[in-house]
Formats: sequence, C-alpha cells, structure tokens
Amino acid sequence: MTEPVAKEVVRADDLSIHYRSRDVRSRCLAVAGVSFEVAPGEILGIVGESGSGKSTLAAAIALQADWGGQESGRPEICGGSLKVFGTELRRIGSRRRDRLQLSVGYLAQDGAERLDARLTVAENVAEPIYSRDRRFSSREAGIAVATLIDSVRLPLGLMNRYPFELSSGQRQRVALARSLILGPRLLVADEPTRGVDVTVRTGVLDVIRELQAEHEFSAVIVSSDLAVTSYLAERVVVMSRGTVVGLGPINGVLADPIHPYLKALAASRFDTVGA
Ligand SMILES: Nc1ncnc2c1ncn2[C@@H]1O[C@H](COP(=O)(O)OP(=O)(O)OP(=O)(O)O)[C@@H](O)[C@H]1O
Repeated sequence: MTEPVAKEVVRADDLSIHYRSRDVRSRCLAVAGVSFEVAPGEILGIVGESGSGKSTLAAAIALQADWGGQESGRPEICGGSLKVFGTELRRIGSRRRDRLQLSVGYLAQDGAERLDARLTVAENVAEPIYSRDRRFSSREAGIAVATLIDSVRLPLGLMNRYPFELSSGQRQRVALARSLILGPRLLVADEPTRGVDVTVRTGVLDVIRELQAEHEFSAVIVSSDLAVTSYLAERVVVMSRGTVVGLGPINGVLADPIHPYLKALAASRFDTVGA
C-alpha cells in the first residue's frame, strides 16, 4: 500500500494519550487534546514542566504508542488523531508501523542508558541496520557507522569500545548516532542533553543542528529547559499538565504570558544552555 502524501510531517488534532492499565479507573491521561503540526524541514521544540506529558507525546510521535498488545504501562492514543507523514498512528497495524519506523529516528530520554552493554559502540550504532536486514553488507554498514560517529564528533577510536568505557556525554552522542543511522526523515529527540556535562551540552545541540541542516530532516526536540529548545527550534509547543498552553514562535509565545507556567518560562528565558 502506498503511503499518503502529506503537507505536514506531523499533525496532531485534539490528540489525547493515556497509559494502559487493566484497571480502567487508574488509567492516566497524560496528554489531553493537543493540536499542532511540524512542517517539512522544521525543528519544533516541546517544552514543559516535569510530568506535563512531553515524553509521552514524543514517544507517540516516534511510533512507540498503540502497540505491545494490552500490556500495562504503555501509552495509547485514546482520542483525536496523530498523523506522521500522513499516516494515522491511532490503532496503526504492525506492518505499517514497521515501515514508517524506518523514516523516524528516536532518541529516547534514556537513550544513553538503553545502549546494549554487550555490544561495542560500532555494533550499537549499526544494530538498527541489522535488525532490518541481517545480511546487510558489513563493509557498507561500517562506512555508515564511521561517518556518523565522526559527524557526532566522536573519535573513531571509540568504535570498538564498550558503552561503559565512555563518558555520559559520549554515550549520549552514540545514542544520537544510532537514532540517525537509517537516515530518518524525522528525528524525535527527548532531552538530547540529558546527563551531558554542562561544558559539552552546546556541542551536542550543535551536532543536531548541523546534521539537520545537512540532511534536511524534520525534528521534534523535547526539553524541560527552554534554553535547549530555543537553541534549536524557532517554534515551540509549551505544555502544562497534558495540555498545550503556548504554541508558536518563542518570542510571540512569551511576549505577553498569562498562564503561570508561561510566566515562569518568560522569567527564565535568558538562561543559557546548561546554565
Ligand atoms: N508508564 C507510565 N504509566 C503510567 N503513567 C505514566 C507512565 N509514564 C508517565 N506517566 C504519567 O504520564 C504523565 C506525563 O508523563 P511524561 O513522562 O510524559 O511527562 P514529562 O513532561 O516528559 O516529564 P519529565 O520532564 O519529568 O520527563 C505523568 O503524570 C506521569 O506520571
């Protein structure tokens, strides 16, 4: 089946997401009726206080919702619509999701910790290639991995090391390289500077900015730190308690804040990355 052609890379309309639980009463509505879109080539920031639903939204955009059977603790789209490259993700079938997954890179909040401790850096980065095609040429995979390792400004000498031998900032960049190895058309990065030392935080963001400019992918960057999102994105979605309380260019959103969280953000906006 051919995928629909969409003007927007991501389109959420009155989207609600809850976490599955056998007990219907304890289902938690994490995202409640949000609407926004991401244009081709755009970097959109999602900013909000802790527990406001950012990671849930990011996971849903990165195709992590609506699968895994009736397993508890998984996000599920329970209202409205979420489309990625024109494909509706609500109740998406596994085949379509697998196909779409090839176009969407996901750097999870705990991406650095999710690296497989038994695999080398190079094997971790190459793993998405081999889980798609076990017989993929090892030479071509090696070139692709080395190119990305270099792009995320890691020395090639680290390729044969294991994750535990790296600093947290280096591990985060390995996780970033892994999320980009299939050449996604959309990158979803949840707290890309999490665990990264203040002195190299800007470096990690510069890497994302440069790779995005080079490959022209769209991106959704999630952070509780406005300095991080505004470093990369021109437009932001501001979330509070599962809802959108601000949407648009950062200056406009913070120009005349009424919502208490927007007021707090406006007061903190001149903080620099990692300060
Ligand atoms: N696996 C889960 N099962 C049930 N509820 C969850 C689960 N994960 C998150 N939640 C709840 O969903 C809501 C949104 O959480 P989410 O992690 O999306 O927020 P966040 O804005 O990313 O927070 P943080 O910045 O602290 O990561 C919270 O109320 C949280 O308790």
